[in-house]
Amino acid sequence: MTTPLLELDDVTVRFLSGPPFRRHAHDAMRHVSLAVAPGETLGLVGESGSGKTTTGMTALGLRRPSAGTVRFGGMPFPKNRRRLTGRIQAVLQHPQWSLNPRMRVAHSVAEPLTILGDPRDTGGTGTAGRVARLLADVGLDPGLARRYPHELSGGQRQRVSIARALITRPEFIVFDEPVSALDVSVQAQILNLVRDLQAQFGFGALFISHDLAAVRYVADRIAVMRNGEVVETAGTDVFYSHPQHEYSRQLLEAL
Ligand SMILES: Nc1ncnc2c1ncn2[C@@H]1O[C@H](COP(=O)(O)OP(=O)(O)OP(=O)(O)O)[C@@H](O)[C@H]1O
Repeated sequence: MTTPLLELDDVTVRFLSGPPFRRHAHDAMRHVSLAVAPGETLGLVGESGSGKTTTGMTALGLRRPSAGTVRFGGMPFPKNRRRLTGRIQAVLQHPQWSLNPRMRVAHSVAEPLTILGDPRDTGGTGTAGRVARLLADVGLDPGLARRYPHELSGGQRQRVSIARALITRPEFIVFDEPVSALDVSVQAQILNLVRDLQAQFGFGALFISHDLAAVRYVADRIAVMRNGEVVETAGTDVFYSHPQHEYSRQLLEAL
C-alpha cells in the first residue's frame, strides 16, 4: 500500500470549557483514525457538532491532538507548522474568511506565495502570469483580477479562494463546507470545478460537508462522524448503496 498523504492515527482532541474551578472536558474527536491517499478525496460527513471541523483543523495542523498522531507524507507533523506552509491549504465555507476585503483579487490569490517567501515566486510578471492562469483554471475572467471581493458574486468569491489555495501547488487541501453558503445552482458548478481541478492538479483532499449529495459527487471514500467518533468508512459507491452503520442509514434516509 502507498504511504498515505495525510493520516490521523487514533487522534483525540479534548476541549476544556466552562469557568475556572468548574471546567469540564469535552472530546470533540475520540480515537479518530483516517487516511487520505495522494490524489484521493475523503468525504467527511456527520451532523452538526459531530467533530468534522475539529478534524479538518487537526488535519491542517491548526489544532494539536490531545492524544494520537497526525502524519503527513508518512512523517509526524512537524512541531513548527510553518514547515508545511504551502503544501497544505484550506478552502472554507465563507470565502470572506480567507479573502481580505481591502485586497484586489490578484493580490489575494498571490499572497500565499509571499508568505512562503519563495524568491522565485514572489513579485514580478511571473506571479502575475501565474495568477492569470489560475483564474482561468478556476473559470474566472482574468479581468476580475483587479476587482475587490465585494464586487464579486458568492460563487466567484469561492472560485477566488480556491485559486488562492492552489497557487502554492498544495499536495493536500481541506475543504470545509465549501458550497453550503452558495445557491444550489452555483453549488453544482463549484463541485464540478473541484473535481476538474483535482484531475488537473492531483491534490489529495478532505472534503467536509453535512450535505451527503455534495460529498457523493466529489469523494472517493466516505467517513461518517458521530459524537466525535468515526462510525463508518467506506468506498463512496458501497457507502451509498450499502451503508453498514445504523447512523449512516439514518443520515441517508434523511437525504
Ligand atoms: N474551541 C472549542 N472549544 C470548546 N468546544 C469546542 C471548540 N470547538 C468545537 N467545540 C465543540 O466540539 C464539538 C465538535 O465541534 P465541530 O465544530 O468540530 O463539529 P462539526 O461537525 O464541524 O459541526 P458544524 O457542522 O456545526 O460545524 C462540538 O460539541 C463543539 O461545541
